[in-house]
Amino acid sequence: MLTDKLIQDVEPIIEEIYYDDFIQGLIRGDIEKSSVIHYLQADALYLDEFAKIYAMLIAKADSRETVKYLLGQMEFLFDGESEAHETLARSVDMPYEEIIEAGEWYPSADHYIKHMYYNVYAKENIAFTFSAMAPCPYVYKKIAQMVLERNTFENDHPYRSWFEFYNDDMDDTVDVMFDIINRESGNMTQKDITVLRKNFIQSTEHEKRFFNMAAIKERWMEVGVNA
Ligand SMILES: Cc1ncc(CN)c(N)n1
Repeated sequence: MLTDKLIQDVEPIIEEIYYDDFIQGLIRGDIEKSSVIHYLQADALYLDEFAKIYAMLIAKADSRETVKYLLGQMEFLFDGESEAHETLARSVDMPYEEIIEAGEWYPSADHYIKHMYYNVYAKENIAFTFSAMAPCPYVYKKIAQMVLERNTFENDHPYRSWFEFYNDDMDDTVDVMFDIINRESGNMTQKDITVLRKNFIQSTEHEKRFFNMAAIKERWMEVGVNA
């Protein structure tokens, strides 16, 4: 199956994400508050846009089942994932709404979402966009699983429930995306299959950059637009 290859392709990147500063800071529980805030500001914007990409895929879906899946995922993003964000907001002792008010499209998050939009606009088959979107649930599931297998957390660890959320709640999202990628790739040329593989690898690298963006509090260079 193609998705077995995709999983193999990105294994080294996922191992790097595990050892990068953001995830290690969450594991130790001593990540800088400003990094958590930076992450939440970027991620709130990212998830809203991710939901809109699901909406755009509805028009391209070729079965009711896929439409229902896409609608369910939009609802999950708006309701379910806010639980994970609330855990992070609690850890920095600030109301979530106040944190995200100052959100901006920082460079790495900006690049990542545009990678997905390119596939929506340039490619008719939804498998192209799904190959760019699938690392979103896949990487979080995989990282959460690795973290919980390799570490023991006290009950009052501030980020334990963040890892538990992504360990428990990502399977359905990943499975359906993988099913569609496998099914559609069965009728594709080798050249298009290579595009699917590259999309998946690139989005996994975007996930790494997104966490790193928060760790270093990445910003655009300031230029005077009002001068
Ligand atoms: C950037 C990013 N990637 C993935 C996820 C998990 N849905 C997330 N919340 N944010």
